[in-house]
Amino acid sequence: MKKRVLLEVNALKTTFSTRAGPVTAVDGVSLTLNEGECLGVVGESGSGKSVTFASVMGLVRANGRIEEGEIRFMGRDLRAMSAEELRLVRGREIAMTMQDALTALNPSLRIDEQLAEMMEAHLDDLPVFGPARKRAIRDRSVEMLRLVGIPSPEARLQQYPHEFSGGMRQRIMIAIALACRPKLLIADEPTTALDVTIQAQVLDLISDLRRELGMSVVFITHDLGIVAEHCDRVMVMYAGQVVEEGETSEIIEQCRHPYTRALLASIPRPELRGQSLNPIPGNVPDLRDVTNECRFRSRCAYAVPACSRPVMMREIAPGRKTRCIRDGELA
Ligand SMILES: Nc1ncnc2c1ncn2[C@@H]1O[C@H](COP(=O)(O)OP(=O)(O)OP(=O)(O)O)[C@@H](O)[C@H]1O
Repeated sequence: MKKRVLLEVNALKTTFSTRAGPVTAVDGVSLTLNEGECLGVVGESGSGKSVTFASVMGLVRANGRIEEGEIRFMGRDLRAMSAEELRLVRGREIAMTMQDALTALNPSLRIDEQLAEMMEAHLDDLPVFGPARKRAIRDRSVEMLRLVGIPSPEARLQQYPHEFSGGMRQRIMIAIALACRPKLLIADEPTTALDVTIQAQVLDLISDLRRELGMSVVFITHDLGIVAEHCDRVMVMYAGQVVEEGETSEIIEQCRHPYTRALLASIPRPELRGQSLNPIPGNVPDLRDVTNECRFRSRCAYAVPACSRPVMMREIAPGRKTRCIRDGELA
C-alpha cells in the first residue's frame, strides 16, 4: 500500500540578517516524510538542521525569514497560514522536543500545570466544564507520564522540573509534546545532554511511542549511529544544503557522498572506546562565503578541479539522491 505523504518541503530557503550581512542557513532544502516514517537528519553543527525544522514550525528567530520554498503538511500550505492557525498546528499536529529539557520546560510550574496548559490550549475532546474537565486532564496527564515510563506518575505530577534527573526531564518533555497526540514529532538532538545508557533509553522510548501511536518522527542529530538504529530514511545536510538522501541501509552500506563517508568514519565504535575518534579535518565553511561550487570541496579527499562547478542534487535511484559528481566511484 502506498504511504501517504505527511510533510513535504520544496526548495526551502531561510536567511538571517546579521551585522556581517545576510546568512542563508537553509539553501534549497527539499524533503518528503510519509505517515508513520522516521527520518534522521544528520550533519555537523551549523549545517542547517535545526533552522530547517524551525522553518517548518514557523519558529524562525526574528532576524531570519523564509525567502523561498513550499511547506505542506497533510496537503495544507503552512506558509500561507496565519500565526494563529500555525500555532494550532504546532501543538496539535506537529510537536518538537528541544536539545535541553531544562530550558524547554518552565522551571516555575509543576509538571501537572505544564501538561494541563498544553491540553487546555489544544485538546478538543475534553469535557467543557469544571470538575469533569479537570479530572479528564488529570487522567490524561497520569496516562502520559506512564506512557513515557515515569514511575509513580500521580505523585510526580506535583513536582517541578528541577526535581527530576536529566533523562526523566527528557521523558517529561516528550510527554508534554505528545499530550495532544501529534502526527509528527520533531526530536532535536534528544540525547546530547544525557549519558550513554539514558540516551539509549530515551531513543528507544521515542521509537516505541512512534510505533504505538502511529506517528512520524524526525530525529535531528550529529550521530549516524543513532540514525542507523532508529530511522527508516536519512537526510545528510552540509552547510545549509542536503548532500545525500536515501534509505538508512543504503546510506550506511553504500554511501555516495564523501561527507557521509567521513561522518560514518567518525562514528565512535564500542570496541575502540578510549581511542581518539576520527573527526573530519577542517571546518564547516562560513555561510557568508559559500559560492556555487561544492561546499564540501575544501575538506574532501575526493575533490577534483571539476568540483568548483555548481553541483546539483541528483536522483540516482527512486528516493536515493546525492550531490557529488564522483558518486559513481564511491559506490
Ligand atoms: N538567529 C540566527 N542569526 C544568525 N544566524 C543564524 C541564526 N540561527 C542560525 N543561524 C545560522 O544558521 C546556521 C545553521 O544553524 P542550525 O542551528 O540550523 O545548525 P544545526 O545543523 O542544527 O547545528 P546544531 O547541531 O549545532 O544545532 C548557523 O551556523 C548560523 O550560521
